[in-house]
Amino acid sequence: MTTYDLIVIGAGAVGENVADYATRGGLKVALVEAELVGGECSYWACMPSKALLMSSTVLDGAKAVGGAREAVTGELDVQAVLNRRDSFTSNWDDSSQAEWVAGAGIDLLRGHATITGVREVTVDGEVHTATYAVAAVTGSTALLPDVPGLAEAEPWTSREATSVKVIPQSLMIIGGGVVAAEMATAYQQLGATVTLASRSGLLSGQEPFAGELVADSLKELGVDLRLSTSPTSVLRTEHGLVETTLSDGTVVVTDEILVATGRLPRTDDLGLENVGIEPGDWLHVDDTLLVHGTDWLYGVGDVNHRALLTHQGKYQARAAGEVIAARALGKELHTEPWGAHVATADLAAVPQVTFTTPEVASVGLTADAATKQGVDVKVVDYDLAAVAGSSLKSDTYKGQARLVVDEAKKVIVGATFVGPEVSDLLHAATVAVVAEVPIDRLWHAVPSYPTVSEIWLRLLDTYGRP
Ligand SMILES: Cc1cc2nc3c(=O)[nH]c(=O)nc-3n(C[C@H](O)[C@H](O)[C@H](O)COP(=O)(O)OP(=O)(O)OC[C@H]3O[C@@H](n4cnc5c(N)ncnc54)[C@H](O)[C@@H]3O)c2cc1C
Ligand SMILES: NC(=O)c1ccc[n+]([C@@H]2O[C@H](COP(=O)([O-])OP(=O)(O)OC[C@H]3O[C@@H](n4cnc5c(N)ncnc54)[C@H](O)[C@@H]3O)[C@@H](O)[C@H]2O)c1
Repeated sequence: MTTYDLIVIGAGAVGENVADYATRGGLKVALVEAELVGGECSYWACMPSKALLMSSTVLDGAKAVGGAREAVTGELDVQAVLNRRDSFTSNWDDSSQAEWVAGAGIDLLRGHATITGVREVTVDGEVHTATYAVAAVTGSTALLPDVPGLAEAEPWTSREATSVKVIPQSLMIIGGGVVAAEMATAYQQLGATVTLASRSGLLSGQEPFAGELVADSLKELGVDLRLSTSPTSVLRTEHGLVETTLSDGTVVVTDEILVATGRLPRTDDLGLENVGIEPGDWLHVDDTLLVHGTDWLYGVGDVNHRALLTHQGKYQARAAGEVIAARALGKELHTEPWGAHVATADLAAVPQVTFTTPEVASVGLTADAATKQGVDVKVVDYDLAAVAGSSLKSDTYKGQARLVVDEAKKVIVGATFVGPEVSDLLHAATVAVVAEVPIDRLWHAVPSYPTVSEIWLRLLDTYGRP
């Protein structure tokens, strides 16, 4: 039996950061991993999915600019895209990440961890105890809806879609969220014929114009969009094809089917029942990431369902790692809103980029969500194409921007940009929302000419001078 100050279960991007920040805070930490150190984001999510998309994005960017367009005479090299994706996943070899863990002074325990008692974790039969805390950072897994025949058809989840070796000729995608929209964009551009069936519109938690612009572009790319539809049955035929019957009665036959209908918490086999917590549910935590009803178990990253994003999980990890160390060593706590030991931004300002064509970049509240929260909302819209910087960037620029202003406080509570490569516009909005920069002060933050950031000036102009 080994005793640590803290045992972190799950060495995804988030678990690594909890362990690192607690170690830097002075604790002796073990990090347990059942699969690859680096987790979903490095090997089956963010990095490979963005690598599958990036070459087409760059090619589209060049084709949208006269002079460069004429120089693009070849087709996308699909094998080169897959090879580049493989380099981003280090060919699914985690040795460099394991080296980083050792270098950070953290003990890596390989194996499946089970919580076998309060502050007690068993890894493949070996019992370890934690003097102060255990952090469950076990992430999430793909949700398979209960559709007759679906499980038997051996559908792809995001794991198969991001680690694909040969692009299928045709792909059925079920879902209309971020994974479905990004993978429809990637696969159609990599040469597959894609059909997408979603029971809602696309990107339903975003401003409505985001999903509409992405839907228009997917249709232009050739994706067969079936919105407000869901599968009623699925069959893998004896020839290996997949027949999907949709709620509108149509049948779509494809080589593969990808299910992208949301996530489930990885808490079903964690031993939570041994400490009186319901397994299989998301971990419910306070703003210091401490699981409700305990004084020793933390839930960080996807598993707590606050924001299923790598950057937001890592933000939580910085707070959790430090607060665990501070509590253990009796140091001063900073748990007031926006203090170092709480993840306040999870509730006020979560940034997200959807890497479709066009990209969707948003932070904070949509107009609808703000109104539902009782905010006195003023919505400011502007056509992103009508800015000098965007017309220089692309001869065919299409885009839209929106600010959601809290009229009582005169600050921005939400921002959305939709357009080619708008992802790097987002952080300025995140700073404005988090810092609650007064609108009249924003007039003094002058965007450079001629950049797409001049959209800020146009939006302020539309809102009106103070
Ligand atoms: C296709 C796709 C694309 C995405 N793209 C983006 C993106 O572009 N940007 C972004 O911000 N987010 C993106 N996300 C979301 C992002 O991947 C997750 O938010 C992030 O991976 C969560 O990190 P985590 O450390 O909480 O969990 P994970 O990365 O899932 O790590 C959990 C780790 O715990 C291990 N584990 C689980 N149970 C045990 C156990 N009992 N014992 C030992 N080890 C265990 C697992 O093996 C895993 O390595 C994407 C998600 C998907 C599916
Ligand atoms: N770029 C990024 O930041 C990025 C990329 C990918 C994933 N992610 C994260 O991963 C998480 C999971 O993404 P996701 O797209 O799997 O889930 P999601 O919850 O975002 O979307 C699920 C979609 O599936 C649809 N759906 C559900 N059941 C259905 C059914 N039976 N038939 C048809 N449609 C159905 C829903 O209407 C919804 O559109 C997200 O929360 C996101 O934060 C982030």
